[in-house]
Amino acid sequence: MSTAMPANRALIPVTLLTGFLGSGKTTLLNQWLQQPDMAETLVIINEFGERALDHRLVAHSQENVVKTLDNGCMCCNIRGDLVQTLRNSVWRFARGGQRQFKQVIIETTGLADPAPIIQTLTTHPQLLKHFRLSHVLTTVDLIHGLHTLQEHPQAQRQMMMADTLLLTKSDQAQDGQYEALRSQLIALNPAASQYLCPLNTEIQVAWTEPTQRSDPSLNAFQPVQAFQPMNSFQPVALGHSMPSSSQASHQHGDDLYTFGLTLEAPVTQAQLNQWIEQMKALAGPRLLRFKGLFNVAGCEQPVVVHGVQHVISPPQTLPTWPDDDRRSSLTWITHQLPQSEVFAALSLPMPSSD
Ligand SMILES: Nc1nc2c(ncn2[C@@H]2O[C@H](COP(=O)(O)OP(=O)(O)OP(=O)(O)O)[C@@H](O)[C@H]2O)c(=O)[nH]1
Repeated sequence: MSTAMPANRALIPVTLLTGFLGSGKTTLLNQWLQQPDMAETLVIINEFGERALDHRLVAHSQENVVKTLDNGCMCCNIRGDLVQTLRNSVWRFARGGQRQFKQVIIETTGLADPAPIIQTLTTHPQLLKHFRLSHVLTTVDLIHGLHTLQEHPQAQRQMMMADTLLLTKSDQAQDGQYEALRSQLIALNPAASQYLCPLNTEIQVAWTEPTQRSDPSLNAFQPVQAFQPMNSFQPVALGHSMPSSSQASHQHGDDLYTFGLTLEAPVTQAQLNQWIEQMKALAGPRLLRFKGLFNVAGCEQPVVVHGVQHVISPPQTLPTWPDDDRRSSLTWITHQLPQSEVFAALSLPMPSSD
């Protein structure tokens, strides 16, 4: 029996998509997945915590989206899970003996160190039989990128490990932000290609093999708008708290906190608006990330609210609910901003410690 490894071309290409919290990974992923030739893509989303939302925000056939959870250290636990998920995928996603996907994209958590994941993908003997790492893409947010680079070593690692740096949020960047960040990135990772990825315009992504990537006009695609902006964003007076049904909190090193909240009953539009105003008062460098998927009374579609540091984006409606769960789900990741302070600012009761 031959023990030779399969030829490189026969192996399934795996793209690792990483980037700091809120830097635009899921947004780009949703744009890519609109391309016809991306239909046969298995998407593995590594998320943190039981209220993880990303897998529900990915506009892709949900049967081709797999969630793996980090419930401990952000990047250590994924390795066992990832190996298991990838190994199982070879038969689990087959129909009539035929594999239903031709490539894999793994989206990491925004706090992940990609190094151990890359190491696993490139050295694990069981994975090497079927898979090969083709790209490491790192999203870098032009608005927060410089600050993030200085303050968060995880972001620096993500940028250093990339073969391709995808610069997002150019539409909101101010004069000089691009040049300042670009020179830092060149110093940090001179070998990486850099691409500007404007939102909802034709963008070019290095989807081909790194050696074929010389012409940046290749592989352009037309992303669709994953979200429709809501026009009814009208702040109301403060002082009204949202109902809470369950909460959970988890604290990490480096003064990082993650916690969440699930709301059983739909919220009113006024509650949502007022609550967004309260979130804006909390926004700043300590609010690394906020994601909320809301069931708003009278609205059939789910409403998403994103917060990234000092930016709280206007609510957006998703075309459909991703699954049968109609509860509102909120998650926070903060730095030196404990749950008690957030909940006090939002007039939410703290969960009991037992
Ligand atoms: N204006 C603008 N907003 C963007 C762009 N890319 C992403 N966003 C917004 O930034 C916020 C975070 O985007 P996501 O795609 O969820 O970021 P992420 O990296 O997947 O976030 P995590 O999974 O929490 O790490 C959302 O409100 C997006 O709509 C962009 O190019 N321009």
